[in-house]
Amino acid sequence: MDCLPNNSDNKTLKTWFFINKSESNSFYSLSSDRRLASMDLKSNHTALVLADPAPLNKSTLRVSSGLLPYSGATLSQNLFLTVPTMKAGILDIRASNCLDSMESSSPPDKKSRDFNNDLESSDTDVAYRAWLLKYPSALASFDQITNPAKGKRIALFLDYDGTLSPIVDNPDCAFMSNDMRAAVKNVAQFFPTAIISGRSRDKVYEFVGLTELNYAGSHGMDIMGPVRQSFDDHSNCIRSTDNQGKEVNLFQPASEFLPMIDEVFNSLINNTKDIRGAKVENNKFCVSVHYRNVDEKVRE
Ligand SMILES: O=P(O)(O)OC[C@H]1O[C@H](O[C@H]2O[C@H](CO)[C@@H](O)[C@H](O)[C@H]2O)[C@H](O)[C@@H](O)[C@@H]1O
Repeated sequence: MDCLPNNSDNKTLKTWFFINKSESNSFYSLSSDRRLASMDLKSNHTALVLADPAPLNKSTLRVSSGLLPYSGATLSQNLFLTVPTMKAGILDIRASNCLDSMESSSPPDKKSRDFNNDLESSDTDVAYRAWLLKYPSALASFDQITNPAKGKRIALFLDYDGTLSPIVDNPDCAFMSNDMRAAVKNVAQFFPTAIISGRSRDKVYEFVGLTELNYAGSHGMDIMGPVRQSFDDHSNCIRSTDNQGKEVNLFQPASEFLPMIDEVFNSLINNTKDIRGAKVENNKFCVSVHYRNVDEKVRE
C-alpha cells in the first residue's frame, strides 16, 4: 500500500497479542489523534492494552495449541495462557481481546462521518461529542497536569502513533512531521524524554530518529537508553550498542519468548491471509493485527 494521506483518525483498530510479566504491571498512556490530545484524568485509569478484563473470543486469535511453547503451558477457558517461566515465578501470557475498551476510548470512526448519509453523520457527531465529554482534552486541563508536578523532577513519556504522528491507514506510513520532531528535540533538552510504543523499538527509532531520547518498544518489553552504572546489577539489563555504535543499556526481559512470538506471528499471517485489508505487524515482542482497512461487515 502506498503512503497516501487518509481521513481516518481512529486511534486504534486492531487486535493485540502481548506478553505481560504481571497482572499488576500497568502504565499510563497519553494518547491523542490528529484533532485533539486526550487523556482520562481519573487516577485509576490504566493503559488500554492492559486494562481490559474481557476474555478472548476463541475465533478471534486462533492460536493453535500447537503453538503452546512448553509442555507445562495451559490454555484456560477464557484463553488466558499461563506458562511456567524459565525464570522465577509465573509468567502470564495473555491473549486478550481489548477491542471493546480500545474502541470505547477511541474517537468514533470518522470514515462513517465522511461517507455515510447525513443522518448517520449527525449520529456519529453526537457520538463524537459524547466521547469528548468522557475523554476531555488534556490541553484543557493543563493546570491539573502541571500543578502536581511543581517542584518535582519531570520526565516525559510520549506515545508515538496518534500522538507524535497522525493515524494513517498504512502503519508503515505513520511519519512524524519535522515540526513535531523539532518540538520533541527541544523538550528533550529540558526533561528526560522517552517514547513508549507498541511498535518494535527499531521501527519507532526509524520514524523518530533522535538519538538523545529513550525508546521503549513492544509496550515496554524492549527498552534502550543511555548507559547508567546503577543499572549494571539489574538482572534484565545488558550493555549493548545502538546502530551508531554508542554504548547503551538494553532491557529485553522477554527474549526467551522470541521464537514463540515469531510462531504466533506466522500463525496470524496464515489465519488472516484471506481477509482483505487485514495486516499483521511484527513488533518483535508482540504482534498487532490491523483491521482498519477491513470492510466493516467482514469485521463483524
Ligand atoms: O502503543 P502505540 O505506540 O500507540 O502503538 C499502538 C499501535 O500503533 C500503530 O497502529 C496504529 O497506528 C497506525 C498508523 O497510524 C494505524 O494504521 C493503526 O490502525 C493504529 O492502530 C502500530 O502500527 C501498531 O503496531 C501499534 O500496536
